[in-house]
Amino acid sequence: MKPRSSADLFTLAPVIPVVVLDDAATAVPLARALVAGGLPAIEVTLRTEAGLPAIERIAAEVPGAVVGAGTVTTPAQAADAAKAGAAFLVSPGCTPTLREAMAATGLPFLPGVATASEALALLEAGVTAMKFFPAEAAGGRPLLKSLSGPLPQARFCPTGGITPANAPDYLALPNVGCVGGTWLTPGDALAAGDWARITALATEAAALRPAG
Ligand SMILES: O=C(O)C(=O)C[C@H](O)[C@H](O)COP(=O)(O)O
Repeated sequence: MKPRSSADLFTLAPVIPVVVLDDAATAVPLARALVAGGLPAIEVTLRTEAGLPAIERIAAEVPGAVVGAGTVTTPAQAADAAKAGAAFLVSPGCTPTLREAMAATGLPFLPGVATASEALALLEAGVTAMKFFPAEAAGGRPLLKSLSGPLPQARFCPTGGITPANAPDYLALPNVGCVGGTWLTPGDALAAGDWARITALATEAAALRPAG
């Protein structure tokens, strides 16, 4: 299912794997391994040159995947990611310029925030689904819990320092839609093409909460 709204991204799975690829050739088997484990939404960061071609390949060759672009920091990257076939966009922080560029693609997006003022600026613009980054460093679960009082309409995907151990506590918060993290795609498993290990990690993560 392609997400139509940003809130739809929260319904696909409890975890969005954040993927940093050095070689776009690994993108398709990696995406298949994650989907096989029950994690269809995949955020491929634009931190590496391989990011855009990886998005292109996954979008074209893995029908069960919902591939998005992460680390979107400029309007040009938002447009490029949309052109490559991204189904959603994620940014580590946000400015009005970046928000407008992401909105202009027509794709669902999760702009990054770390404070009440940043969340308020997005709420003023009608954006209620956000990435909370860097989650652990910025205050973690206590900060999110504190925001749920005054800003109950804001919902978050905490990312940055999330692990299988702390993910359940985040997912238990009323203002957390899903969490994100890189732990599903360890560098050594990627290098070795150990797709079975990645499917096993995805399966564990998918069980953190029933989808929907
Ligand atoms: O580049 C970005 O915009 C990001 O998306 C940053 C990632 O969310 C974090 O790097 C997650 O990393 P872990 O803490 O290893 O799970």
